[in-house]
Amino acid sequence: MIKVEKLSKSYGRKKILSNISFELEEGKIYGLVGENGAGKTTLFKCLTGIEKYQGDVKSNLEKLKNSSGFLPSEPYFFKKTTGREYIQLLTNARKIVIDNIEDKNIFNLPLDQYASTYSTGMKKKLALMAILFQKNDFFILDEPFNGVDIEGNILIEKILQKLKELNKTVIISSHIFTTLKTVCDEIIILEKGNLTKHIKRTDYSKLEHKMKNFNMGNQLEKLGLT
Ligand SMILES: Nc1ncnc2c1ncn2[C@@H]1O[C@H](COP(=O)(O)OP(=O)(O)OP(=O)(O)O)[C@@H](O)[C@H]1O
Repeated sequence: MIKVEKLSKSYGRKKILSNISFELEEGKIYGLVGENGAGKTTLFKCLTGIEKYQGDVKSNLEKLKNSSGFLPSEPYFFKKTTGREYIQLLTNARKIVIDNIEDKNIFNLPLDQYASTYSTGMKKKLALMAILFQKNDFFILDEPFNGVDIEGNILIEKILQKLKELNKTVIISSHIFTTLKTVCDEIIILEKGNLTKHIKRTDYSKLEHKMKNFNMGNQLEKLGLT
């Protein structure tokens, strides 16, 4: 269980997250949605301890930091680190030895190529594979489906289902509602740094209806597209 209590975060004078509280249970997949700039990535960086924050993140996991795997929306790799070395770096940090990486290379990545020269989707696949090899209990995935090819996305969906069966806790941010709908047990909505709703699967259709019927106003006319 991960318990977030009154978490707030500011950058300078700008308040990004205001007094956010929620709980994440084991064996569940949570979706985090919100418009661009709502604070999803900032919240993830607070959960992983990359950013300082006010409030508390409590957990029954022995050491949250050492049991969490964070997939950033744009994973960064040092210039001269191969895919293989990156995996070794992350697994060594957890004292895990991976034999026969080739056999476990589920996305068929060129492991001896510098990861910094991978394509966007390949970078995401490598970063995901590495946190899976780490055998984390808590997965924080920032837009895991973006930039990944169709087969990759199907495989990621299957991986998520398996993580759920293995009683792991997963939180995913995504702008792709159709995918969230199939994958997530609950959807958390972040609006301008405030947590507005926690929506259960049974209410997804209402949420979808609301999203489809949003009032676009005269945006197209503003562009001269009349
Ligand atoms: N290092 C930073 N310094 C100052 N402001 C920042 C910093 N990082 C993020 N912000 C601001 O915090 C707000 C939330 O950004 P964040 O990246 O968390 O949004 P998001 O919900 O993940 O957006 P998106 O859907 O576009 O990925 C934005 O206004 C952004 O400009």
